[in-house]
Amino acid sequence: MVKIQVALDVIESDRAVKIAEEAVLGGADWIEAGTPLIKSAGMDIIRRLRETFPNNIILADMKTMDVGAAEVEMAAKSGANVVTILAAADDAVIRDSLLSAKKYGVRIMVDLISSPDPIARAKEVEALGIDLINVHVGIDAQMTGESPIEKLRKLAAETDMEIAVAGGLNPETALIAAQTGADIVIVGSYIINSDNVKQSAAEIRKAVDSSESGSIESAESNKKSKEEEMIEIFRKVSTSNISDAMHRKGAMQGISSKIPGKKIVGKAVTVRTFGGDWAKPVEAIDISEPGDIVVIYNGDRDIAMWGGLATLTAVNRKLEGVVVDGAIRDYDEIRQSDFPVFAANIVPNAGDPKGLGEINVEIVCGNQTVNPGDYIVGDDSGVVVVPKDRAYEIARRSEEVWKREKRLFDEINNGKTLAGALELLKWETRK
Ligand SMILES: O=C(CO)[C@H](O)[C@H](O)COP(=O)(O)O
Repeated sequence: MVKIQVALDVIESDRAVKIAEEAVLGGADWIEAGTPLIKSAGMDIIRRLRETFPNNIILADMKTMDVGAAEVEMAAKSGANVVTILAAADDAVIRDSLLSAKKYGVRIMVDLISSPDPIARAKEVEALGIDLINVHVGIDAQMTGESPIEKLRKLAAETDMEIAVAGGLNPETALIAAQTGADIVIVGSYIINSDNVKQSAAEIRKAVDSSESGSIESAESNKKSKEEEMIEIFRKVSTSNISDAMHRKGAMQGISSKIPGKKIVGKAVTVRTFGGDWAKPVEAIDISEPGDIVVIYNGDRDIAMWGGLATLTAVNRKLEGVVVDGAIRDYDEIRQSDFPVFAANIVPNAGDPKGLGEINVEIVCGNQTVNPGDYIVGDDSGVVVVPKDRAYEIARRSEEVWKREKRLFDEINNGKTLAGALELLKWETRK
């Protein structure tokens, strides 16, 4: 039977143990003390997991690169059954780790993370005596869309080693992994950041257990394109999540939703104009595609360059919304239209259609640079700009923020405080 390993990639020990308890109830077999957890809590967390889960396999994700024997001894003596060594480590490290593993009765799992030639390296470590290998795409690499499945497929055809697989797996990809030859399916984020850890672990269990029915093709044919996946994520997460994922960058200043409750997600058609000149903004509507967002810098927040007639045209052209670094007017008509308008100000007086300015050039809007085609997301907290070349990665990272917050909501609903759940006092900056 394919094993499920829950990867405890959190830094707070109490949360880790609680999550592990729920995951085991949902069907997880192996428990991984994730690398961040080990760095935060040391071997004490291995001892604690050993005591709490006397009958489960405990894996210490040491990701050892050097001095393997000592690190294996440390983890083994604390109660681990399996210790990870990086495939990038020297052969000498792997050989010595194996000797230490034999001495202390544990197994070594070699982690192929970031290996330039994972198949060749897997064969080399197999020749050194390794019998447990992890085909792994790390968390940051996952955010750019990398998946471990293709590497798994190639490796499964070439080795007799027991194969673990990790890299952003969810029920759909866990099923594909199990069908493709994985013996151990490692799942972190999907389980540990869920607001119902037990249920998420059970979903993985169900998917993996169903791997003998259903074809790989049918599972793979459900896969969405990157663009579809990204839009779906942006519609789900908030601008606050996206801003967190961008390390607080990307949020426009001084611009807010004028139609509360409306969310927009789309590509920017940019306009730069001056002093209430509304010709270019209105012309931009005509060249936009349905679903686009017209993003305008006007440079004068007291003369309106967008009103009821422009709004009606935008509605008819099926635009997603408009973002105005400047003023709007005809607010009653705009409200009636229900069209999402984000702006800096509302005033009665308009400028003239002189035709000064440009469409689809780099602009600065709400103090943020916006290029044509950048992704714009707006909601009641404001507007964020996501550069198009990093849009998929930012979407994936913001989904992780969203999931983590869902889990925290669950913990607070169950009696924790925010400071308590995050062990804030312990983690305050010390200089
Ligand atoms: O070792 C890890 C990161 O280096 C993770 O534990 C592993 O990738 C599983 O987590 P996820 O499912 O979130 O990818």
